[in-house]
Amino acid sequence: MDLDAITEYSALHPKPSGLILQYGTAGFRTKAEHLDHVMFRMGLLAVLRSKQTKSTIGVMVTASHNPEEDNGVKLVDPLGEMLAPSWEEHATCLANAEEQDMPRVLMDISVKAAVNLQQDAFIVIGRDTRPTSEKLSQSVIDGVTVLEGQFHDYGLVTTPQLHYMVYCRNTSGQYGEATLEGYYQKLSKAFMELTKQTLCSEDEYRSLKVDCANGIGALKLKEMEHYVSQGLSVQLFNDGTKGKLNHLCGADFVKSHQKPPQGMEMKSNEKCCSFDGDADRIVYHYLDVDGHFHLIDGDKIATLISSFLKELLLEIGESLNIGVVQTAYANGSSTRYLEEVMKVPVYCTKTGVKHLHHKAQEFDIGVYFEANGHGTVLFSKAAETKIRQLTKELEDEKRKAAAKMLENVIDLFNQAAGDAISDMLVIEAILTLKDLTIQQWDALYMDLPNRQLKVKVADRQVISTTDAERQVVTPPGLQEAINDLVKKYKLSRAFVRPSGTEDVVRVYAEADSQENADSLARAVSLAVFQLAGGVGETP
Ligand SMILES: CC(=O)N[C@H]1[C@@H](OP(=O)(O)O)O[C@H](CO)[C@@H](O)[C@@H]1O
Ligand SMILES: [Mg+2]
Repeated sequence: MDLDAITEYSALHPKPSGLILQYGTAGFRTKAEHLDHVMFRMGLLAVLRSKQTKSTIGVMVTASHNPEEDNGVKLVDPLGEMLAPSWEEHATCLANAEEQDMPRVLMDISVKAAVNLQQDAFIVIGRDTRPTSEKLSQSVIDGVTVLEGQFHDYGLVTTPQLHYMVYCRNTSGQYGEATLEGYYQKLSKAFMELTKQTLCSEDEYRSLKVDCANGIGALKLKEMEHYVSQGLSVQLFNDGTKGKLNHLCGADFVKSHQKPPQGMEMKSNEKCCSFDGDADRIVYHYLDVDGHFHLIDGDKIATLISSFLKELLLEIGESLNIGVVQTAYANGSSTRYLEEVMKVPVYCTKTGVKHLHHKAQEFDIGVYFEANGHGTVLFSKAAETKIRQLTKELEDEKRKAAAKMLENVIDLFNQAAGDAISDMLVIEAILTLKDLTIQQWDALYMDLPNRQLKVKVADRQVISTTDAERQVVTPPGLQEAINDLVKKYKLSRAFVRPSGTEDVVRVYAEADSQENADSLARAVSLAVFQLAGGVGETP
């Protein structure tokens, strides 16, 4: 390691002294102007991680659904998954080291993690459409270069596309070809195969309106459109040509405000969906004939997908196990429906896809979705091999066709990360195959009315939780207060946790009516404010 060169280059990306940032739920995220040093240092860290794992590592520059002024960065581990927790700590230490200490901290990490510095390193880089992303990704490249790492800059890509590239490169192309063309080819081939029988029928032409949050999803969907145009006609809105990124549109806005995005023409009963700013989340929605807005979130997506997979498994007669993984934010009705009606086991993990992804890996088929629409389906190696084998061996035509469908579903899902484009194609294929309208899908179960609020406190870390974040441990008295409030309402549930991406405490409540859910959420917010050091206006 050439410490002099590192010191010299680091001075070109100086850390504002005293600034402390945390590698949170989804990497570093804050105002873009505070991130130059973090980007340079994540370039350095990615090289160490690449040397240590002897694999290609990804660096994605994005702040997903955050406002346009923000930016962020996260590292992608060898199989396209989120960075390992011990390296999140290294990332936090390196990002927060004062300028003069940085080279030493870097050395310490390489010693602690037993990095062989002689090993080659290869980094792939991607970025979203934020005005600051190009310059910041250049700072990542500076970090990679000063440690003599090799790199490939994919430029503008969605977050899941970068995860896909990392996965492809570390499996010698077995997962797919590590190019955008390879990604489009793989997904569109699986989609067209899945839906080809239905195209011959007199099915109405399948069309979908997509709110792209004025983000990268618009560019990439435009590139992909012609590959699938025979099976699906998409109409893009909020494509970034006029509106501001994530402003009053996109999956996060639609989910948290429970209302339609601006900038999208919605006629009654038309099937619509929204991506988030880096296209790793998707939610569906429509207006009914009375003009009421209906949201179909990640929970209902997980339900549609798992019921489809369960039917296919039944048809091929294989006893592969399916598990559904959710977080505490999953609507109570969805959990009940999955467990009681569909009879599939449901598990709850902490918020953040890395936790869900990890749990989903325990099953032959692990379906995971956050309520906000971030998720995918993982197939174990054994399950995948079995299914591919059955497509060749089965003689019964019906069973063979079901196995072929499953095989295409495996290829259509992005196994590295939740992916709005891939999930959209899976959902469209299922709706077509099952001849379901968006209203019929929505009618699977009724969501319990719910409300999410945010509370400002002096230090959100005073709140600690257990039981997959459903119970508060500290500060003392807060859980008891929540319990007392919950008892006052029917079908009610509430929990609070510190956000990993914003400086707030999140409050979630559900109850038998919207009025009650709102009132419970307000009462719990007040308890947080009073018992956990609220600042500013009383909720
Ligand atoms: C309630 C909620 O939607 N929380 C989101 C949000 O995390 P917080 O830790 O709640 O800020 O951003 C994460 C990253 O995108 C996402 O994984 C998670 O689901
Ligand atoms: Mg996102």
